[in-house]
Amino acid sequence: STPRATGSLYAQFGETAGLSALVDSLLERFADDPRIAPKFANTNIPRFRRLFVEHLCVILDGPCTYTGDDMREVHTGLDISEAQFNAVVEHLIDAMQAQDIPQTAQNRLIARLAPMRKDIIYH
Ligand code: HEM
Repeated sequence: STPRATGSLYAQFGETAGLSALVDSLLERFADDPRIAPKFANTNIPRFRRLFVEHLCVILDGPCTYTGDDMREVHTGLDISEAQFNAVVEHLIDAMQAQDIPQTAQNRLIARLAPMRKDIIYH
């Protein structure tokens, strides 16, 4: 479905189909980025893809259930720097831009992800 500037936040991201396309675009950007790709060397990518879509869906108030682990647990020991966190956010913005997600909807997602920073960076 095509993202539109009206409807719920989840609808503005094109619902599950839109989120799946967004995450595919994000994964391509990660694979091409030497700051990010090595972190995913031992990751089951189809599983990550499914869980990341679920997680975004919940954050966007969509009708989904997140079945993965909590953010702090998942990222513990991955040694993720602030620069790597920022790089991921930039790739997300580029991916949303490429999918024509309305700007206000983009801003709302970023605002909801920002507080997770402390659970993801180094620990
Ligand atoms: C707000 C930012 C982020 C969010 C919302 C997020 C979300 C997620 C989610 C939902 C999963 C799957 C959870 C699970 O396996 O149970 C995951 C896994 C993962 N994330 Fe993140 N993440 C973020 C930032 C980052 C950053 C900056 C990096 C590294 C540069 C990163 C690296 C990873 C890796 C490597 C995995 C897979 C771990 C494994 O294979 O078990 N994440 N993330």
